[in-house]
Amino acid sequence: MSEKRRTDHRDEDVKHLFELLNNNSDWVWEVDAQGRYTWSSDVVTELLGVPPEEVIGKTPFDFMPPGEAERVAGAFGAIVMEKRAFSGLVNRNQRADGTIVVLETSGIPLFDDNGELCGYRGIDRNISTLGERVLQLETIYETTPVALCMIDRQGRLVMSNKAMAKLLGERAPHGAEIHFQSLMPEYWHFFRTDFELADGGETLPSRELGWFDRCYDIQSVPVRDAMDNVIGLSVTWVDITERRHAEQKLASANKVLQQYAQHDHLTGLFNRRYMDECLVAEITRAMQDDFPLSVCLADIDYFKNYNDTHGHQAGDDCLRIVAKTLTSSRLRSGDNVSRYGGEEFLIILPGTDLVQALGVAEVVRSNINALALPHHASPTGYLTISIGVATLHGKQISIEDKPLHMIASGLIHLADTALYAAKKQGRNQVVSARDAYTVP
Ligand SMILES: Nc1nc2c(ncn2[C@@H]2O[C@H](COP(=O)(O)OP(=O)(O)OP(=O)(O)O)[C@@H](O)[C@H]2O)c(=O)[nH]1
Repeated sequence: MSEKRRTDHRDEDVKHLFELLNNNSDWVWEVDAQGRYTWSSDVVTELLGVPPEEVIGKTPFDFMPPGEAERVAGAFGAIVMEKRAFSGLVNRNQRADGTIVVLETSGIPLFDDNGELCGYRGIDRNISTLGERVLQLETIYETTPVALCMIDRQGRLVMSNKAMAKLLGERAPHGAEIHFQSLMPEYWHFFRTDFELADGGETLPSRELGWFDRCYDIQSVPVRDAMDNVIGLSVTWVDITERRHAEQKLASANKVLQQYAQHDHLTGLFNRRYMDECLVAEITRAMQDDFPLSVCLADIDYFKNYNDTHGHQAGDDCLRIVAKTLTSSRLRSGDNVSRYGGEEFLIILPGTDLVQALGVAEVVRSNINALALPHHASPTGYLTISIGVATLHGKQISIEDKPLHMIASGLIHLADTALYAAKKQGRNQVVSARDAYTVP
């Protein structure tokens, strides 16, 4: 081949090479050891909106928004330190018209004759379409009001959003390396367990934890690498402090409501509704355990006259005094006293037979007498009560015989009949139902 033909061929190759470099989608460049562009293909005009000559002498970071420049400079600095090739370094750049272009950068190190690093040669590819999507997702991640973070297997906080930064506050200063072992030593075992569960392919449970004065519902999701290994946990933190406070308030409001629903406001004793439920429960127990169960129905004598003579307010006070006397009349802990009606009181005595119940009723009656509360409209001149007593023997009935509430009302009816007899026979006395309650 003649010299001229060889020169023509070389010129053809160079022309071809330049066409290749300048007419494709990738920007080819070279930088020196300080990261300054020393050569740029024409594609830069398309990517950054500036001609190649405007790039020469500048660094890649000159085309990035401030925060991004620092981030990428940090990543690139580490690569330069190791003098290694790199690929897939995603970075955001600001074009001459102000718009953002997302580039993916790859490069190989260049060495001089002495083996010293003298620069890098590489390519930038426009991945804005994918990058925009990444940016959108990043924005959503960053600005969602739910606190999100990623923890690696060593317990390091490797990613977090704004809400998470707020949650951690001064306990995890921005930029410092955060270890969950030291940040939340009492909960690190939760995350360790989550890693173990994720490794075993199991679903991770949600957990509730209290940290300082807040309460969080947290849920971890495994983050995997391309080989499907679990490399981290993506953790969602939902602040449920207000919900817990509301639940506590609701629980105490319910307690107050229950107190109202079960108690008589005047005397503080249990009310009739509660006592009816209680009686059914005690009958069930008496039947199961084969114990006797007695009830005493006590009624203040001539109470209408008392009200008429001493006044309604004094009548109320009198009811309170009687209630206090009943509850302090050496009753056992399982016994229950209630205000069953206007001036009527019911005492339920579980595990108590008729003889024992008559004894209790007599103590109650004499304690009321001992008060010596003046009652000017009573023949005795002081306050007295009459009591009817009825007893149920667990053995005598079975649940098939009658519904429980009918057994209960039957027992009350029997005590009421005995009370009526006590009134008839002159008041201020205890009378038992003639026979213990038996199923008809
Ligand atoms: N002060 C007051 N009186 C009440 C209350 N509840 C019911 N009473 C009164 O209790 C009285 C009960 O009267 P009666 O059922 O006729 O019975 P009594 O006068 O006690 O006569 P005996 O039971 O036959 O001795 C009525 O006057 C009711 O108004 C209350 O909460 N406060």
